[in-house]
Amino acid sequence: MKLNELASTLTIAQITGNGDITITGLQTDSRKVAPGDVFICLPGHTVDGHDYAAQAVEKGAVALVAERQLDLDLPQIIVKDSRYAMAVMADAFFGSPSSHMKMIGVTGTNGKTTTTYLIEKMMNDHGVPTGLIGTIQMRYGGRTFPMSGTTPEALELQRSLDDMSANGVQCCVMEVSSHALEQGRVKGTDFRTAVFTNLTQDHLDYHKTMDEYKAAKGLFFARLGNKFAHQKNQRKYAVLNADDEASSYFAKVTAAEVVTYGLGEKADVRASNISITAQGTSFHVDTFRGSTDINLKMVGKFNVYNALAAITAGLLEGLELDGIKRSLESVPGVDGRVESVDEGQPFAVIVDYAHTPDGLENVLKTVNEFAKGRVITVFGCGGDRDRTKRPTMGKLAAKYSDFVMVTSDNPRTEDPELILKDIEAGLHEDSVPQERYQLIVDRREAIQKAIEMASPDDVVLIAGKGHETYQIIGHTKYDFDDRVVAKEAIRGMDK
Ligand SMILES: CC(=O)N[C@H]1[C@@H](OP(=O)(O)OP(=O)(O)OC[C@H]2O[C@@H](n3ccc(=O)[nH]c3=O)[C@H](O)[C@@H]2O)O[C@H](CO)[C@@H](O)[C@@H]1O[C@H](C)C(=O)N[C@@H](C)C(=O)N[C@H](CCC(=O)O)C(=O)O
Ligand SMILES: Nc1ncnc2c1ncn2[C@@H]1O[C@H](COP(=O)(O)OP(=O)(O)OP(=O)(O)O)[C@@H](O)[C@H]1O
Ligand SMILES: N[C@H](CCC[C@H](N)C(=O)O)C(=O)O
Ligand SMILES: [Mg+2]
Repeated sequence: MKLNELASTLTIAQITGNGDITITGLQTDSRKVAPGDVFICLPGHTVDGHDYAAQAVEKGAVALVAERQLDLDLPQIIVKDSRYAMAVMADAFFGSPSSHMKMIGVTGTNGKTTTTYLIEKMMNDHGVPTGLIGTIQMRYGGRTFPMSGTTPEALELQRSLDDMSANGVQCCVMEVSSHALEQGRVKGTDFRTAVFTNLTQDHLDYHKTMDEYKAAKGLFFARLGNKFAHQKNQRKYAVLNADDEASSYFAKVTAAEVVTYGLGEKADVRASNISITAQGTSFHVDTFRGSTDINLKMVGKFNVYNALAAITAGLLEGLELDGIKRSLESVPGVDGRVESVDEGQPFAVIVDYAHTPDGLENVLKTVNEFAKGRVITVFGCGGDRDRTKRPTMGKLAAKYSDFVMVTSDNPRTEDPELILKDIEAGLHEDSVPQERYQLIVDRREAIQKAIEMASPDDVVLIAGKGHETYQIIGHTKYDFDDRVVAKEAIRGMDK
């Protein structure tokens, strides 16, 4: 591609220097620049990419995209907003890959990963080669790729979609985080369906208020839909949770056709007769394409919602309800979500990714439905993340557990002891007696203690890190897997 051509994707952009040069790639990280790349300078949250332009040039960058003219001798495209420019340019550079696939995006505080897994399974089972992008991994065509976050930035995203398209992927289901929406990471991605799971407290360090958080999620729905929506191949759908009050706002801001799911009479796809056991969850579902009974292997009422969201998205893609049922019933569970650790011990050990107040409350309510003995909960809260959720999570853990082991999650750059104290403040507010909880900074030790104190029929819930195979302390990632640590602790019990 010529630099001029790249510049012409934006109306308001000024090119200085020779635009008639060939460019071979786009890059936002100076450390990864290859000869022939255009380096896009992004003003970041921690550093300013403009300060790394010279380093990018040394590594072979042939042009820059910047928000101000830099004192460097190479062609530059000066733009108003380089994040916006990146999204537009990446889409153009890779030939608008999202328009060659059915794009299904899932947003919401909890349930995104689970819902995307369910949709991916249904689509693949129906013979539609489907790619997946989200917290645990990206995967398509039998290959998996590690992820450093939930939603990749625009450049990485378009590059991945292009590779998916080149490998025959026809549908891509991806998680769309509120950070991604706020930062425009999915701008330029042509979604056909936007699914909303729920909105509850999280990320207030970043979005400041629940209203701002809702507005960020709203961007997803506001950008969906166009005047050709009545034409069959152009249809856009907003799949909304009828039981979450934020949905009425999303319905207002979208031009797409709204289809709802939930437990109430008014939902277009509704579940009833829900029954939850330690082995699974069953329910009856009525839809705009028939009714059936579904027996999930996954436990928890919240998974009924995730299944309903997936069923709705599947029906909108034209899948048959019978086939959807078969696919959903064959899913054993999602990595690190209500995952049992079984080493033959006489009590249950469950690892779950609940890291928000709502997630923790839901999983604890589920555990209480089948726990015959005591519930012992091990959990912590991530550092450099929403501090205000810590005391609330402490209160919820105490409300639904017989004993709480407060420990570290990923402390990142915060002092782990202080994070534990923030959680303990919630326990104090609710006057939880000292004998019902313990603070142990070391997560391994906390898990070991919890397992040692378990009696037959108790349930030990280890929440917050789910599938994660690391613990981030400071800036270092250490090997750590709750499931492995729990197994070792169980095996060490008799010694
Ligand atoms: C707050 C936030 O979202 N930050 C993201 C943002 O980082 P940033 O703005 O701080 O970037 P920066 O480090 O200041 O760098 C600015 C620019 O300088 C460049 N640079 C930097 C150093 C250098 O030597 N050379 C160089 O070129 C960088 O490549 C970048 O282009 O852009 C980076 C690159 O795209 C992201 O990796 C980073 O995510 C950080 C790691 C993060 O923790 N994000 C979390 C909060 C997040 O986004 N989470 C959501 C999930 C939430 C949920 O599950 O609900 C997600 O979608 O992952
Ligand atoms: N629909 C739901 N409503 C409330 N809680 C849920 C729901 N689905 C899952 N959970 C809880 O939230 C945890 C995380 O689920 P999941 O990974 O599917 O969510 P996510 O939205 O992808 O999270 P993240 O923001 O980290 O990407 C689960 O382990 C479970 O405890
Ligand atoms: N996507 C979420 C995951 C949190 C997982 C928890 N283990 C933590 O580190 O806080 C976030 O980045 O806020
Ligand atoms: Mg996720």
